[in-house]
Amino acid sequence: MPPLLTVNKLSMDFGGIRAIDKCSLRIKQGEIVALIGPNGAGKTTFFNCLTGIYQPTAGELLWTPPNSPSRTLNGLKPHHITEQGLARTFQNIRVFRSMTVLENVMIGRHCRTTATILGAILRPPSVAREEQKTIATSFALLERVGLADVAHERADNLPYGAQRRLEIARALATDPLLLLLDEPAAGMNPQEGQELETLIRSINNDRTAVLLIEHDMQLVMRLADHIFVLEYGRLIAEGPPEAIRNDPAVIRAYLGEEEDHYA
Ligand SMILES: Nc1ncnc2c1ncn2[C@@H]1O[C@H](COP(=O)(O)OP(=O)(O)OP(=O)(O)O)[C@@H](O)[C@H]1O
Repeated sequence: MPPLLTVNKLSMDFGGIRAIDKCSLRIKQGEIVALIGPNGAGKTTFFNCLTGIYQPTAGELLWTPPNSPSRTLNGLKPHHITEQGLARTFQNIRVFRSMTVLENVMIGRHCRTTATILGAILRPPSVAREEQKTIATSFALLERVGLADVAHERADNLPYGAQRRLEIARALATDPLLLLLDEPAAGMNPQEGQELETLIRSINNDRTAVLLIEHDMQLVMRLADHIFVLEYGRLIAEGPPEAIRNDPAVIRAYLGEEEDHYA
């Protein structure tokens, strides 16, 4: 079976700065892959290229959903990329702060609903039925991430860790084949981190592939099937956790970082 996502020689320049330099990567269906590297290595830029926020300077993004032909993601707008089955969360949380928790997830569902603006105004029974279904699906997702009891709270009333879980629920509402998580454990306490790990495993049990940017190396080593390591925009290593843990180039890249950062 061909990989779900194939990235061929991706490069991204900002003026004279090459933030990503000819990086290639493959993600198979149902795999958990981590993208790690020191600060400024280009990890978030890589996500932004995959999700249509940046148009890469060079390289090819090939998407092959199960039982479907390959298609290119190059040139697609972010919402079209979401429709293809890639969803993401952000390093700096981006929930709709003045909306309720439930409404935040319902917005994620929007790309899988069919109602038009006219339908929303006239509200024929089919639109009302679809909306009920959206509410039920969104509520089920909130139960899954442990936020059902605060469904009607304003999103900005939630503590930090809960807002991160809300972002994951909103991304899941789009029915992704590949979920991209940008530092999901950042700012979480150990118990929240443990719950996050359980949640990522349960998402993956449904055969959703996960691409994870994360600085918590212990979490990465426990979760990832395969790890790619970026340094100054270049891929310096890739492999299973045991190989990456002992790779001299990776250890060198992390020298100067806290020792337990890379335990
Ligand atoms: N919009 C932009 N314009 C100019 N330079 C940028 C832009 N976005 C990123 N960069 C540069 O690209 C490089 C990679 O940044 P990026 O944020 O992707 O790194 P990162 O690995 O995600 O870092 P961190 O772990 O600190 O989040 C940095 O030198 C950064 O300053």
